[in-house]
Amino acid sequence: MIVLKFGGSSVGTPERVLSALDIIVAARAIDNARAVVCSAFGGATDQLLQTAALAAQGGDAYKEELNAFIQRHRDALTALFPINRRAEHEQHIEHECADLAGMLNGVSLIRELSPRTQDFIVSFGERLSCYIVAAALRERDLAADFCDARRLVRTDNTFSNAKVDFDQTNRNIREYFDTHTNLQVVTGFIAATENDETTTLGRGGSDYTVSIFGAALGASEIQIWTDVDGVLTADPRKVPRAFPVDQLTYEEAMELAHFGAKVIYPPTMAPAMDAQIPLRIKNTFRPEVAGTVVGREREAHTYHASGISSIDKVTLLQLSGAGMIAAAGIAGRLFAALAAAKVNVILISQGSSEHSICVAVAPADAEPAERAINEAFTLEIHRKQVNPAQVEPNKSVIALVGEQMRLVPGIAARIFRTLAHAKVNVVAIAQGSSERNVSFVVDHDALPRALRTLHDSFFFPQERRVHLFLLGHGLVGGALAKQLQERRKNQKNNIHIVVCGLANSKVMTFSEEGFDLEGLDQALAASREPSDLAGFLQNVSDMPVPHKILVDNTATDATAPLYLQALDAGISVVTPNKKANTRDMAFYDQLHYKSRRNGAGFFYETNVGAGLPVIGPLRDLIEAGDRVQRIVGMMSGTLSYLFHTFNGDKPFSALVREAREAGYTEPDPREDLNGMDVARKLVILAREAGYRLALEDVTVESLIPAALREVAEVDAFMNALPDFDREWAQRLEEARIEDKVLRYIASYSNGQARVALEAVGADHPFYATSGSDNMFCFYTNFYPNTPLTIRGPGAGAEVTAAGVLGDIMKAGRLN
Ligand SMILES: NC(=O)C1=CN([C@@H]2O[C@H](COP(=O)(O)OP(=O)(O)OC[C@H]3O[C@@H](n4cnc5c(N)ncnc54)[C@H](O)[C@@H]3O)[C@@H](O)[C@H]2O)C=CC1
Ligand SMILES: N[C@@H](CC=O)C(=O)O
Repeated sequence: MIVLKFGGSSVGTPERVLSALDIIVAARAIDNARAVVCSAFGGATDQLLQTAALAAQGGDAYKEELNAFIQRHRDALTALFPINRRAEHEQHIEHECADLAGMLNGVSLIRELSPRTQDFIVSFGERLSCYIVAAALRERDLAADFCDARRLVRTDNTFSNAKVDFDQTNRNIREYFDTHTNLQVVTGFIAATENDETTTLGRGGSDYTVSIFGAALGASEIQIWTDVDGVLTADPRKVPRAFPVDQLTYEEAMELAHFGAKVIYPPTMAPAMDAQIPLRIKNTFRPEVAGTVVGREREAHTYHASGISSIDKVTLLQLSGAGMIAAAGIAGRLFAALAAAKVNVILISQGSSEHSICVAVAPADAEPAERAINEAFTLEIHRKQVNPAQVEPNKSVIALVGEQMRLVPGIAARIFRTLAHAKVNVVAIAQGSSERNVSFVVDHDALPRALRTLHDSFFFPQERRVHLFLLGHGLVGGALAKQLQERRKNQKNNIHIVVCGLANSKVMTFSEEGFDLEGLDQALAASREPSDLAGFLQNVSDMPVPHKILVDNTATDATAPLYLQALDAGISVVTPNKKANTRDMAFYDQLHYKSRRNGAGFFYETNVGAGLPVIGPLRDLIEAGDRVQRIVGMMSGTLSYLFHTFNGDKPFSALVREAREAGYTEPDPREDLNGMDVARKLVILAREAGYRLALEDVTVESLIPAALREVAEVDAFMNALPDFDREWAQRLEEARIEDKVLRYIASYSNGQARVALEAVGADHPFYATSGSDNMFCFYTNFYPNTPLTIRGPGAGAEVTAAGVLGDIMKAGRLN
């Protein structure tokens, strides 16, 4: 036998009442339901309270609200009953409402609303809703009676929050149900004193009623039907990935409820808990979902935690001072003072040094709490033995709750490691020895990020969600977008990539849930938000998602300062853009220091050799104790392509166009032709090898004809380039005469750095290379004679994007 309860949201409209009726009919047939407790129609209690408050001001202003209340119940009759069977119910409603109107008239005349009168007025909400539900069940041929709980639930006369007389109430309920075998539709929330004065049961009143009836009748289950799928792992408004928990113990449910999970109000569980009756929370609008069962025990589940809840805003108060150490009675005086000021303490934390005690209170209690503490310790403060109460507003409390956290080592470590990675500062910590609840205080601003990170860590431990913010959507950016789509189809590891931000030089756009990877181009095209680097980073910082990576696929130098800010905020940076790494040494040092200090990744493998692994192997060598003596390389895909293909068949200028079309060149191909792109790569490699080389230290041979160096526009430059084809043909011929080929070579040794075009013969290692090949030779202590050599295609959007994706994976695993 079971008992059920439908809250206001489940009987908010006639359509919802119909869904509830279906559930009740099935529960009667299948589970032998004996009692159904209903709340007032959604919002009706508030409407009555408002009406009563208006009436107490005198005059007729309350009548509009009253009429709306009455009309709502008339409308329900119209929707639920055929016209020929409505009259009896209409009469009942009109009769009840006449009583209500009379009472409100009295309040208006005497302009006084006592708690007792208020309880009587709000009782009409449940009295009318339950009457209608019972009649509608009979309309479906189910033998159901309206049951006014005031006949059975006896309380004291603490109006609006009455205390139940369980002996009398249980006796009444059992006797009544012995003689009433029909299904009883019981008014929630309302009760009566022994003198038949109407009372109400306070917050969560209808849950309390069903718990009382379930316990009195010895039900096998108490079902609470509401508008959510059960108790969720977290508040879904703050954690979109929250999902319903199958089972909770009473204690877990209470811990979660205390910290904000509003589905059950703990005191209402007491009768069910005492009688050890399981409570099942179900969704009226999705009855097929199993819901959450709250009981004495629960089966072990795969997660260590059962839920995460939080209190949005609290204020911390700290009492500290050397005079507190080893002084007995300090805590007693502190809490006595707070109790006397009627301050409810939400969380307490004291370190074993006894130097300070910290309490969290509701913001409204902060001022009285501060005053109470300072008054209680006036003398000690005067003698400078303790400091005046230190108040820290704008904090939030988070609680991770779970029966299975008990006796499991590493839970606290995981919590705080996760928070550290998300750059969440923990201000205070409290854990009771039950180990069922670890609570801690964070800055209010960090709350959404902290909740989501923790939720992912404890409820999606097998998966890492990495949030990307993509700056630049050109050749490399576009190829990366396609590779992200492909990767999702063939995903092999546990890193789940979510793209939350996108920008090119014109517009930017953001999505907290993540863009559809197939629709990145369209998302950007649809955006009207002008692009702006500072605004982009602000959005990245503000978005409350964990594991963020800024990916810079632009070629601009203007993004470099952003890296510093991102790394400071614990956001990893991945980039093929060489500009930041080739700024002055002081900037370079800061960049790398911030990455190390903040544990945020800075990955730039594609700065050199595009998708080829060059920086990684070089770093491994150095970490193994090797020392680079000399670097020689062909480091430009563009220049390799030009000189590998330039054989006299096509003019040099046509090959430059081909390299550009193949996506080998920089957005401005003059960056390749003037040698600066190669110079940057050499600087990056030398710095990686531990040498403090600046861009200005590199001797650079530019391949741009002197006459074209002042040309402003790329197109004008490209159009003028054919004028110099004859000079290039001549240079090629000169090399050929000596049986040599042209190669653009970078070299570094003994502090000397040079990039230049050279003619090399058949004995040179770069003689027989081809296509866009890059070749890097590292002469080191471990490889003194035959250099460690890395060779392969060194440019192209596809290979570069693949390298960027590889770096994203590394950053994703890291943070
Ligand atoms: N193409 C290749 O083979 C390789 C390229 N790289 C590097 O990859 C980077 C990207 O190259 P491409 O894709 O070829 O360039 P691209 O010119 O095709 O794309 C650059 C993108 O950045 C955007 N952008 C420019 N300034 C911006 C700003 N201030 N804010 C937001 N967006 C901005 C542009 O609108 C465009 O979407 C460059 O740094 C390049 O050196 C590195 C290795 C190889
Ligand atoms: N333009 C560059 C691209 C890679 O950095 C090149 O040609 O190598």
